[in-house]
Amino acid sequence: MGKQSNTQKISWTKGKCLGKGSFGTVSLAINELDGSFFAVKCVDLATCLPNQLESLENEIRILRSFSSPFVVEYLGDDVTSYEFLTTSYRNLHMEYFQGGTVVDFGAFKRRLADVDERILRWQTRCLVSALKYVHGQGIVHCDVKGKNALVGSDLATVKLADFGSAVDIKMESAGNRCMSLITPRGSPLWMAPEVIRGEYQGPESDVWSLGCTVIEMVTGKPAWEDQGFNSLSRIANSDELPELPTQLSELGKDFVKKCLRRDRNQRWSCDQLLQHPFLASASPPNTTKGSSPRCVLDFANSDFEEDENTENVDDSARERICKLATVRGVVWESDGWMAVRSLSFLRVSSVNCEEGINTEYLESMRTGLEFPDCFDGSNSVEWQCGNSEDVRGLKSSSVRLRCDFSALRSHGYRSENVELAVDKGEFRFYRYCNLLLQLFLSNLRIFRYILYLIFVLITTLLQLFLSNLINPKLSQSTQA
Ligand SMILES: Nc1ncnc2c1ncn2[C@@H]1O[C@H](COP(=O)(O)OP(=O)(O)OP(=O)(O)O)[C@@H](O)[C@H]1O
Repeated sequence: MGKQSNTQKISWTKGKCLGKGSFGTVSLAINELDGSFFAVKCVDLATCLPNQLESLENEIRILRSFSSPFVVEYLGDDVTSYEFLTTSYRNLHMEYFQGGTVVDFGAFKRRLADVDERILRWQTRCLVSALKYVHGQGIVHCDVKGKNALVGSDLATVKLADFGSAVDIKMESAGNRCMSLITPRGSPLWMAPEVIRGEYQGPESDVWSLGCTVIEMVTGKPAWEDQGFNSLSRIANSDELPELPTQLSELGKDFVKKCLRRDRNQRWSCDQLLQHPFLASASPPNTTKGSSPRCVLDFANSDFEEDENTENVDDSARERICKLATVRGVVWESDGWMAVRSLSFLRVSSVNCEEGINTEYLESMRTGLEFPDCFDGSNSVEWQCGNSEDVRGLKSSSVRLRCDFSALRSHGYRSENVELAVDKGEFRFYRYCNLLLQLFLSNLRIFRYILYLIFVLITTLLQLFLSNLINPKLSQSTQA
């Protein structure tokens, strides 16, 4: 599929959800003109938080400027509107990866046998090559982890994705980054010690996260056990290193150790890592190609919904799509951002949004955490959560709330307490209004009638009340 220019509008249809992250929902999509597939990351402009849109715009800007066989390919971006222009989405179009993430792939291999180190070495090599390219462009990824390494249908293709948290270090003077406290970006359990301490986040920090990712690829779990704040303290301040998987060869262990040096100046660069014997002789696995669907006719379980953006539709493509498409109403992400955030204390792994949430990683590990609120200058916990009053007292933004939650977990509070805090937060009014709007716009006509009746009732009562107030005598004589 050729690159769309970002101004060129294409007609496309959104399909099943591929994954949900903290910054967007990724769905399968089909280009109605040529029947090719792509992945689309969408942010609902009406309900998103400012940092979600910012992150998507950041990713669009960065991916658009990249061209590497190791980085997910940008295919275009647009804004789509539905329901008489009342709902709009900002969309990023990317190449679609059928093989899931390296963690899903690792899990599949683990079910079959012990970890296949040949494939591990090749996939790691692809990731290091990706980071070498990214760093060469003056960008730090800031969120390297298994979930952001996507696997192609041939299993030999592994590309780095999710540049929402990436920073352009060309634009920031190195001096500033080192001297001032930085706002950590990324997923806490993959963060380098210097990042959690708020001191520095550069290419070396991505290499630390890569070391954690290799462990994750072998074990299927994050390199550090999630113990809330304790884990962050251990990563930031102790001399400990994560446990190296016993299944990994000595060569593999040595490679990981080179990534996980606590002193960032001692950590190996991507150039050095590519020369490490663990990667130097890595070769692509022999795989059988051909099972990957290339057009809609090859696709068995298509689950596509109509997009309103239907200019220039090729009739034959449309016919083919209509044969396969389901006619059910569009289920827009009404369970989207706010719902995901209010469930932030469940364990979330975003494999299939429609089948619900299954348990893998804690939401508190995810991108977007900001730690400065939680650490004082000496990097100790700034405050202790002594009782649930602390929770009730919160006027939480998502950022504060997450920090508070981590502290709560280490004190053994139940998650319900924290969910209350979400409701008491400043989102509440906004969320209810949004819910009403979503109901009104949804396909459930009954809600429209009920809301309409309530509206008529209120205006009638208001009219009566006002007429009484303005001219009570007149209304008395009318009653007489
Ligand atoms: N191009 C793609 N092809 C197939 N699946 C994808 C693609 N991009 C993303 N996904 C799926 O969607 C999930 C979420 O995507 P992504 O990590 O980019 O979102 P995010 O909101 O930035 O997440 P995070 O919370 O990690 O920051 C991925 O883990 C992956 O399973």
